[in-house]
Amino acid sequence: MTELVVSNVQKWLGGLQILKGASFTAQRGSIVALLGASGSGKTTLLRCIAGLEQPEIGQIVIGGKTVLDGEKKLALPPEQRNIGLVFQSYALWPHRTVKENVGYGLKLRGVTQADIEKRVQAILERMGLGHLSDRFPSQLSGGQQQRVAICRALVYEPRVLLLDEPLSNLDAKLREEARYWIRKLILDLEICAILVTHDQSEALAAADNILLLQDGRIVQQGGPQEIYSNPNSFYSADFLGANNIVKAKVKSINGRSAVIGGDNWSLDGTVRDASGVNPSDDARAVIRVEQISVSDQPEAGGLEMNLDDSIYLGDRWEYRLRRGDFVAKAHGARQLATGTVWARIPSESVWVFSAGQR
Ligand SMILES: Nc1ncnc2c1ncn2[C@@H]1O[C@H](COP(=O)(O)OP(=O)(O)OP(=O)(O)O)[C@@H](O)[C@H]1O
Repeated sequence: MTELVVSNVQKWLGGLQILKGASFTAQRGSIVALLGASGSGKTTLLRCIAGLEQPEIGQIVIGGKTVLDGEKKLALPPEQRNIGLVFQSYALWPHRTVKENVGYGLKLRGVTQADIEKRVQAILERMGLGHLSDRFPSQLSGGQQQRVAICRALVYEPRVLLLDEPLSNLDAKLREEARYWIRKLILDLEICAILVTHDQSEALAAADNILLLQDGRIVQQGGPQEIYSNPNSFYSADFLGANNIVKAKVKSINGRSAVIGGDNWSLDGTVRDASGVNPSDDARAVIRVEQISVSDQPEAGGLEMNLDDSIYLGDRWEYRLRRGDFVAKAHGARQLATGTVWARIPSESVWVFSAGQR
């Protein structure tokens, strides 16, 4: 069931158009990640959904209720939108206990004390915080504070939970755990969550659907696997994954197959630029690091390269490869001696874009 509909949202700030027509829908029991480079408009879009910014153009419908209509000059305040909000900083009140932090908004809305206590205790128990209800935020770890912030948003029983970089203040281990339990929580509660993040692994692991933003536009949307393996632009290809970016000349084109090359090397690739590329164009190829396999034995179809160095990364080795002006990284399970090696790079993994595409 569709919980959130965002249609053609456009927003100007300080005389600049920050959002240039964002449209998407989000379903109950799913997580949508807003992913994109710094300044691409993720937070502004989230704030528009929350009612903290008023877009000049567009419509937003939450749970079947229109909360924004630019044309009709309708803009409901945040408290009438049936949303929960969690900020990066958690924004807990330092002089209120955990249960006061979680229940305060209900008190402002005139909910009876008995009902507040029941609802607050229920959500704290659910998040494993029941025993901490009388503590102050300063007496909690970062991870516990983050859970309290999420409890405070969930206690309203919102239809849509809006999360602005909620994991960025946690250390790497806690962050990985939090991705997992936040996802489970949203699915269990059967609500819908919008997650702003600049961290691709967070979006890939937690979201059902990823919206990739660039300069105030949603330039690609899809499931994590789709967006990772089927990018529609250089920006999308480059934004996700660990990549080799290769500058080259287009030597020949045959349909979507291309031969690219440079100083003393050439590679078969696949054109992924929607506008196409032409022979002798300047091109950029994106090759995911995991798509290159390296052998110290001659391999049919392998590109002979020089291994400049093998670097130990703990769980694997990183190879630094070079041939003329083609420089690349690859991974493997064991250390290889420097010198001549053979790199196998499938042509469907050499994604060719025009050098001019942004
Ligand atoms: N109040 C404002 N006045 C003018 N420009 C603003 C204002 N708020 C944000 N911007 C600009 O809007 C653009 C989008 O900002 P936004 O915070 O939405 O991006 P973001 O994708 O969330 O970035 P980040 O990942 O760095 O938080 C930026 O260029 C920013 O400078």
